[in-house]
Amino acid sequence: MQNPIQLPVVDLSPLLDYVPSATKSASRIAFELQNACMSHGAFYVTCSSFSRDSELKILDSTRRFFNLPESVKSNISIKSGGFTRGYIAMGVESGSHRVESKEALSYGYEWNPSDKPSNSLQGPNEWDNLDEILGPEWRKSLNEFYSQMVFLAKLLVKGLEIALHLELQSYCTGGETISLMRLFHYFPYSNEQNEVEAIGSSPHTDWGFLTLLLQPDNVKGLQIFYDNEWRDIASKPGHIVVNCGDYLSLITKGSFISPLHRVISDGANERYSMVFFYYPKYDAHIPVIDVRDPKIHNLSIFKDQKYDKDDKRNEQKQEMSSNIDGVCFGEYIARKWDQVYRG
Ligand SMILES: O=C(O)CCC(=O)C(=O)O
Ligand SMILES: [Fe+2]
Repeated sequence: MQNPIQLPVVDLSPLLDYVPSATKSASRIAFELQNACMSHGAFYVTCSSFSRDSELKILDSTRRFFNLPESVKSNISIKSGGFTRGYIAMGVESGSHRVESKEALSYGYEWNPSDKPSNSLQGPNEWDNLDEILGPEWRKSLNEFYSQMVFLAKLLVKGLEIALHLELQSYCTGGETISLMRLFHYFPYSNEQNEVEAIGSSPHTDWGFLTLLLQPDNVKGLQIFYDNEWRDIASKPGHIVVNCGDYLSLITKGSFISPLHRVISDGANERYSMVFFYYPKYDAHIPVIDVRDPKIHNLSIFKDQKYDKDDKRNEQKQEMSSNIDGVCFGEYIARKWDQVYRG
């Protein structure tokens, strides 16, 4: 392994029965969370509400989906970059000029098809006839996992509220209806003979509020850029990796770090991960801070991720950031998806 980083570990369990007269242990957890957000922007969490069994269950469901023939998976291919639910085949998405060596299934809140969505990021998931092929329990396990991640994200927000003496719920209420779960299957690659460079996931920061990530199969790949070098984030059974997103970094004026990270291949093994992107609510206002501020300057939310290497990048970046004023998070993110969609 490449010098795995020692990230803080926070046990969220004391927050489960938190009452406003703040128990000592809940306040201590809140303090640990705040420190972790400020020192690395990434940390591991455990919680008595989330077991190793839950992790293995979602790994099994993930593998079963990706093992299906391409013809079945492509029946539920995502239709566009904006409303991103469905299957994403190898090569269809990239956050840079590189080819990302992965396939993915993206889904979210189980929207009732008879309810009218109130914005462009809400709507039914793409399941097609997967219930028949994989059995109804399969979809149930995905939905259960989604609810578990929403629950933990809300618990984290509660912890951060205690720490910051700040009301954060108003940014998040309803965010679970536009948040996304993405199940990933990475293919090993080697760049020796590749004309276009391959990578698992291009270096980026996450756009939302918080990201919760599982890497249950113990294959290395996820790395964080820390102290000017790429460091592995080791897989730890029963632990969830959490990182702050750009939005959380913006509302804390950059004091919470939205860490740069990427996924690479060890050249031999396939890898699975389950990544929950917890977004603020659709109409959350994007705070505009000075875009030249080095603390927020490198956030992916302000970059055009199609052009991460050439000169055009700055031009594009300018264009994106000057377009923010008055634009709400959801509207902006719907546009951002078009930058990474190559279909
Ligand atoms: O799959 C992983 O471990 C991380 C993926 C990631 O960073 C992302 O999709 O934003
Ligand atoms: Fe990410």
